[in-house]
Amino acid sequence: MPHATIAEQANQVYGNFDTHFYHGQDEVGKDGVLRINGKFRAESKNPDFLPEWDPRQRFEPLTFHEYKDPAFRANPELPNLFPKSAANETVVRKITPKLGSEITGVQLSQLSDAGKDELALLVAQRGVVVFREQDFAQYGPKFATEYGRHFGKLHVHQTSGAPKGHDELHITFRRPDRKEFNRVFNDNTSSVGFHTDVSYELQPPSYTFFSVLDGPDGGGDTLFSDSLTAFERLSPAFQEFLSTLHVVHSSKEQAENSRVQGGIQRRAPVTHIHPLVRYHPVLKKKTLFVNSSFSRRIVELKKPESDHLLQFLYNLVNNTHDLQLRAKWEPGTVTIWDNRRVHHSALIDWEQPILRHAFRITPQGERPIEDPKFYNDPNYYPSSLTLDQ
Ligand SMILES: O=C(O)CCC(=O)C(=O)O
Ligand SMILES: [Fe+2]
Repeated sequence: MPHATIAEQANQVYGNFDTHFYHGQDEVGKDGVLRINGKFRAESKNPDFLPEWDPRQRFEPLTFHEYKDPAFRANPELPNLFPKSAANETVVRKITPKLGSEITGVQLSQLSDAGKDELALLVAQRGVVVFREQDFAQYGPKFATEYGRHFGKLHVHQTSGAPKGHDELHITFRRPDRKEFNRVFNDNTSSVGFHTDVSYELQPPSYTFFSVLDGPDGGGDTLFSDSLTAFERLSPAFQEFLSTLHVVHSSKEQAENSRVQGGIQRRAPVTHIHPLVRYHPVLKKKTLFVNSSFSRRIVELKKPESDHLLQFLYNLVNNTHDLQLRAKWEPGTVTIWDNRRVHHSALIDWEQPILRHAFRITPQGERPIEDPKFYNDPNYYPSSLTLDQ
């Protein structure tokens, strides 16, 4: 009979499987910095992207800033992203009719600023775009962060490890070790944990870049679900009711999950209140902005009502296959998603000790709003809360 350790219990409350520093398995350097254990570091083909955790790092709370969405600058014909001269080499394929495109023949690293603006528009329109045969990672972490800055002010994660000197990169490093698999399945039947990234922040990410550097052959796919179509599936009366509601999102459980495994806390945990139905300023449509990893409570409802309604919405987004796609990774794949529109989940479906190493670039977007009149409004109500209030 398996017993959940304290760390596993913390994982379950949070319902998501980040990679953390693991006390007793990883290493503490003479400089006090926490690193992946040397045996696994040696197996990495991408040492520039290895994470480390510096327990002395402390970042100030994130504050409001105006978001300039690059999609608003884009030429809707996308001539810089898909130049006519390259038409024969470029293949664009829909993954599902409404969600996701897969593209070969466009080299992201070579895009002009106008091309990047068009990329943002395409990602908003398709929700998820999978780019094959990219040379992006070869340019290293500095290039990746500078590239990401075009799309917004980069987010620094409260607990995750980052390559030295590149705090804004978010690294996933699943060790080539059976313990990595056991950690997930010892007291669980599934690795699926749908979420939108860091929805607890005042300004959660917009266009999010993810690139798998090393991974299993045919596995470790990423699942995506479209919360825009999810909202459109609901009846008008129910849509109207949901549009009156707000949700508390919290980073406390994720922080606790890091702490119990011996990891770090770079910024104080936060809670923020966001509208349950979010207005997407580029698409001028509404999405369901609620997720099973970070949403905690519907402000306007009593707890049993809130629990019941949240479960219904999680089930809709997490388990409705005709809202979803499965992105497969190949060497050189870069996937970009609109974190305001889609939810995603990692999948841990390999059992052999195989390394999976990825990096994420996470530009912050606008503060979520239910009505366009609040767009970039610093005084938008309801106000945010901090945990100590
Ligand atoms: O590992 C994956 O496939 C996704 C990880 C994830 O959720 C993230 O980095 O935001
Ligand atoms: Fe994520």
